[in-house]
Amino acid sequence: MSEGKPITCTAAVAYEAGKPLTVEEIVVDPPKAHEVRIKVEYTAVCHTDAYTLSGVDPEGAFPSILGHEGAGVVESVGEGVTNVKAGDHVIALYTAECKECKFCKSGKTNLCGSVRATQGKGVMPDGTSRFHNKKGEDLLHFMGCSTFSQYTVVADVSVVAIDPKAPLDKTCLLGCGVTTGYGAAVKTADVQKGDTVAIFGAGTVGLSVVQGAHVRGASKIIVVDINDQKKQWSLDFGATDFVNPSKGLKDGQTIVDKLVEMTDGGLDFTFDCTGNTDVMRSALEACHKGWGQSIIIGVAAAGKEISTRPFQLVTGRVWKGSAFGGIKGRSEMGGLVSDYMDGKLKVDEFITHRRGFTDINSAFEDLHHGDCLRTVLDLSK
Ligand SMILES: NC(=O)C1=CN([C@@H]2O[C@H](COP(=O)(O)OP(=O)(O)OC[C@H]3O[C@@H](n4cnc5c(N)ncnc54)[C@H](OP(=O)(O)O)[C@@H]3O)[C@@H](O)[C@H]2O)C=CC1
Ligand SMILES: N[C@@H](CCC(=O)N[C@@H](CSC=O)C(=O)NCC(=O)O)C(=O)O
Ligand SMILES: [Zn+2]
Ligand SMILES: [Zn+2]
Repeated sequence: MSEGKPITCTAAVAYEAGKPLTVEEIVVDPPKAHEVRIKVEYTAVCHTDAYTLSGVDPEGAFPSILGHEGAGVVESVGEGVTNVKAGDHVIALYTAECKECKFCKSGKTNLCGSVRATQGKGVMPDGTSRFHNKKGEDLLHFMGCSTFSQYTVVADVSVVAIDPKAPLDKTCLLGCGVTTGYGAAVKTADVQKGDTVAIFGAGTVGLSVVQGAHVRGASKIIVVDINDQKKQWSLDFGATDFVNPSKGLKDGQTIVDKLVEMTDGGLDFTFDCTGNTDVMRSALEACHKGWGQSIIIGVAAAGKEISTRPFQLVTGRVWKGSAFGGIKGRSEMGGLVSDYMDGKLKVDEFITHRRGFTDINSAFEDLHHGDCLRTVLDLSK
């Protein structure tokens, strides 16, 4: 029985920005009150993990244990935990849901205020860490999840139990990329039948927006990506058109001109899934005058800002953002898992690579190759 005792296990530690992760033994403390210790079975690597490791995340701090797209089994719970129990299959939630704070009660957002401040500092709600290396140094938590460890500790508001029949090597992707893109289409934008949609960036997030727009019956789903390798995937997930702005434009034509021409004046909805602030501007300006909405999903580096002529907004275009697809993790994850189990939500199709956990640095390299959507890591290997 490991309950109540520290566990020694393998983790991938980010000691320094821009350096490979160090795979080593660490010690994971038992969960305190309102905390949950999870045996992480599978985790994928999201672009945001690479972004933070690269050093451009204003909240990035080291040494830390990254990873936020993970699923596993509850090993033990601290005092006062009622929403999950040992043995439950769970997904870690980087967007907590306490159901009690001003945000949760507002009915207007999925953002929750309960643990966000400490989460951003890389510590548990009591201000301390549950991770230590063999030298006895504290290691920081990340996004309230830290799934790049065989065992992790999260706040009880940052975890949801799921159907134990759902395969954890697939449902880990619901911890971020698939849920984020799909939710941005069906919840944040609330795309309706017949709407026209453009998605900039065909990674897992962008292709999940495509999936959501397709499920809603959008009439035109245009994917914009600088890599032609993304065309077939885009069509497979439901895109009607693919444009590569580095070669698919006429002389003097901008991507905005091209999209406006393709849609008789602009799109009902556009989505940035690149994190590039120039792309964000194009996405806004490709929206239809009077009502087009552009949803920012991509995460931009420290110091980057968005700009456009205010006239773009005066004339009815709307700039919005979306975190975790607007999905409330504890209330709504069960529905997404059911949709997946019923064949209504594609998840398996995003898994292009599988690796053992100790090969995690290669998984970060995979991200930079056009043939990779998600690499799933098996924490037992
Ligand atoms: N708001 C939220 O809740 C979340 C935000 N994110 C963020 O969303 C973004 C997408 O994540 P993810 O899908 O994992 O990332 P990926 O890197 O897999 O996907 C991004 C895609 O955008 C393409 N791209 C890059 N530059 C351009 C450009 N100028 N024009 C068109 N396409 C371009 C990339 O091509 P190439 O591969 O050739 O570079 C790639 O295909 C990231 O910024 C990530 O940090 C992720 C999850 C949640
Ligand atoms: N730390 C960054 C911002 C990072 C960010 O915007 N994260 C997204 C999720 S990205 C997942 O892969 C998010 O949900 N943001 C909302 C939040 O509360 O963090 C910075 O400081 O700029
Ligand atoms: Zn992510
Ligand atoms: Zn809350």
